[in-house]
Amino acid sequence: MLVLKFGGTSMGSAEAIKKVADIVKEKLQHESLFLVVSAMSGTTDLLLNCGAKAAADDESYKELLKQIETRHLDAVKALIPVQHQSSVLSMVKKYCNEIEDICNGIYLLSESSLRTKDKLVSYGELLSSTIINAALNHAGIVAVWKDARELIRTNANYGNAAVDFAVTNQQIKDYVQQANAKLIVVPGFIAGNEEQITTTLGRGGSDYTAAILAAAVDASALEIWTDVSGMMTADPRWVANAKIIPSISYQEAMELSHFGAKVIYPPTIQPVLSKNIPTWIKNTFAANDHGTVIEFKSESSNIITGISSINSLALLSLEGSGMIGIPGFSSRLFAALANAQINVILITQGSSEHSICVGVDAALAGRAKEVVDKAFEYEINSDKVEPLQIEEQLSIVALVGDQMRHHTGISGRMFSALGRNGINIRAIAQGSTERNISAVVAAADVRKAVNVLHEEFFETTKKQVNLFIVGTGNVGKKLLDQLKQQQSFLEQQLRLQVNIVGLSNSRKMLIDENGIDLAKWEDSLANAEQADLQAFVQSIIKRNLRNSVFVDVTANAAIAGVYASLLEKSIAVVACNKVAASSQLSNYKKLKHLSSEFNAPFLFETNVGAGLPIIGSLNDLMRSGDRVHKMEAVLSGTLNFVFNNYDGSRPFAEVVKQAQDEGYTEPDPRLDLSGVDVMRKILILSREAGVQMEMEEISCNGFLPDSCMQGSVADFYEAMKKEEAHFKAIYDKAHAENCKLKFVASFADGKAGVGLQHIPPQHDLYHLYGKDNVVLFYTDRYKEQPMVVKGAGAGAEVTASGVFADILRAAQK
Ligand SMILES: NC(=O)C1=CN([C@@H]2O[C@H](COP(=O)(O)OP(=O)(O)OC[C@H]3O[C@@H](n4cnc5c(N)ncnc54)[C@H](O)[C@@H]3O)[C@@H](O)[C@H]2O)C=CC1
Ligand SMILES: N[C@@H](CC=O)C(=O)O
Repeated sequence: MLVLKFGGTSMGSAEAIKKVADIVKEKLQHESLFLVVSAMSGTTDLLLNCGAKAAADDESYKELLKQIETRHLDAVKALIPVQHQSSVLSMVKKYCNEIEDICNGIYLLSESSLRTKDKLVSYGELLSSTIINAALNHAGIVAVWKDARELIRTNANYGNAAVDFAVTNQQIKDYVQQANAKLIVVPGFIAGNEEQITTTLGRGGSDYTAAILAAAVDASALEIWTDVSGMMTADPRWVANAKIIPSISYQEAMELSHFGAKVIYPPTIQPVLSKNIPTWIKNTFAANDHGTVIEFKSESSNIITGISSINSLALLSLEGSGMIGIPGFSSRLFAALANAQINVILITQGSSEHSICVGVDAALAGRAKEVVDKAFEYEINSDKVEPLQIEEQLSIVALVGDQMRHHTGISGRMFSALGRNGINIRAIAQGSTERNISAVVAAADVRKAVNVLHEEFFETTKKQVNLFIVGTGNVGKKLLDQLKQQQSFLEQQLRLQVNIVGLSNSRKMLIDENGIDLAKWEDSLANAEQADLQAFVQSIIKRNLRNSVFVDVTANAAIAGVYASLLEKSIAVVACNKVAASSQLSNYKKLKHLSSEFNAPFLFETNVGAGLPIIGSLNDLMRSGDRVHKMEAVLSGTLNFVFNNYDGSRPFAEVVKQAQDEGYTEPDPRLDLSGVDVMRKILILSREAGVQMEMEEISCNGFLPDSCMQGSVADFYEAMKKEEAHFKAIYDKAHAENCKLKFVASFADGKAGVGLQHIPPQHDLYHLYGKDNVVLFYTDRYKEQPMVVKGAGAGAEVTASGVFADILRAAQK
């Protein structure tokens, strides 16, 4: 015999019920069946709501009654031709009248006991099973209906009654033998006590009904039909890449369903486990999908079977010196909680015995404090124990898998993956079966934690990186082009799924967790909401997505001002904006410190030499123990371009404009021409070389007349035109000495300076063309011949590719 159970969604409409009938018909060809059904979806809640309203003297319960009646009558009308409807319609009406009588009674008495509620909700399954029984018979499938209250015997614990298996098993066997039917339809969830009073098996109890029947008749299998194609590796509403688990052990299924996987009602497992009956989770709406089979031993070789979570947790901590070495404290704590009907979800105790910590449903935390403080009143008053401490807004995230016990390092991987993503672990518990490792985390982090762990254990082939990019100018546009071009390469070759979740410029901002389509980002951004930096940042923090990277492609100080708030949330920062790294030393150090404390990369390779590997090379030297004595460099692409192209044959201002048009200058080119941009760069290099330096300590031998630094950028160009003779004289002087003009940055003996120099042909810096940059590092190891990094040092394309490389570094942390 096979037992099939169909849940509320499978019974939710006439359409769905027709699918159920098809499945039943197919199964009947092979075996006789028990068919257990839940109430039509939403009906149990409606019934409870009716009762609650009636008890609260709210007459609107009558409207809800009408809704219940209408949906069941409609189902009958849709399933059965009019000439055959009368008997089932009158049955439905009879049940609905009884529901009304009960509710009227509740209304008159203004109260409803658990026993009354059980009676009231039982009509959900009575109605649905009556309707499907009639529909099957009408479709030529001979079915007999049997009241579960006559099969399943429980105690009188209304609302969640305990099954008397001895009586129940006998009643079921006797009935099956006597009925000798191919198909028996049974309402799920409901049962009867010794006095034939209706009881219920707890919410979700229809699964349990089916499991009890299956165990009693030694069924060949139990099939639980629902609206998903099996148990999943994680909640699919949270984890887009969650997968169906094809095979799982009873123990794993129990752990997962206890930990919130709602596919199966936890008590269901015990009866089928005791008889080793394979239990399938199948999808009514995709009947050919494989589903999940729950068996004695899983067929899977995965170490982790699933990741689950429990929300609304409170941690209760009992602490005190009086607890050490004295037996009985824990048992008194648990007794106090048990007597108050407070279920303990998680327990941890350090070997110091100084404290014990338990997790309970947050809704019961207040009550728990009352009863525990009362139980330890004497110890609290004599300062041996502190009053119970409660911490709320917590959740549990758990790894589940039978195979964990055979593998070392799983908890290490779990905790370091959470740590890398800035998720703080408040408490840990692992049973000696090693089937479950649970970590308590902030409720705000639980979704991220589930995703991080899913990625760590199930998506080893693909990692998702979530980017928030600010700045869509010269460099930003190129970066978006490059990301678009490389998206599929990254996915296929690096197994990296780059998701651009946020995009902003000074006018607009756009956030889309599913990823902004890079083929049309310009239109999407143009039609998005008005930019608001604080709202953008808060949205990044609130979303708390794993592997988040904030990318600053602006030159704006306000944007640089938000890095700290992101780093301290473990969000990586990649910047080509130089403002932060060249700000006050205290701020630079703070950002570096936050980056290391919160394990969030802060990368700014493009701050010096655009896409050239200058900062990275310097970092490598320093990390390997080298020391920098001297640096000599040309670090302005703009100035190198200008002095390489200016010879007086066309105005200096025109050459500067060309540099700007070709994308080498800062958004404000005066920063380049004044030498400030180069000062920033040598400052950053000095700091990265381990020197504590401020911008004010750098000397600058500039060449720009003060008149050029007044007013706007347009005024600057006008002023340069007027100063043409000044620029020509500078050029002529160098030319007369057979020298080239180079704006040189140098660092030696802990001091740095920048300025225009005449460079003779034999000098290392002489052969530097176009917009190129060069840095010569003289170190302990590179004494006579410096380490040289040279190449294009400005331009949107190369800068974007440097930012891109930093993003990949941040993603692969
Ligand atoms: N061009 C180059 O060769 C190199 C540039 N960089 C750096 O790249 C950065 C960007 O340069 P470009 O793209 O040329 O500048 P740009 O002026 O073309 O673009 C700047 C972008 O930042 C946005 N923005 C400015 N303030 C904002 C705010 N408060 N909120 C949101 N968005 C804001 C603007 O709307 C614009 O989209 C600069 O910091 C520059 O120093 C670094 C290395 C080389
Ligand atoms: N404006 C800068 C660009 C890179 O930082 C330059 O000209 O070098």
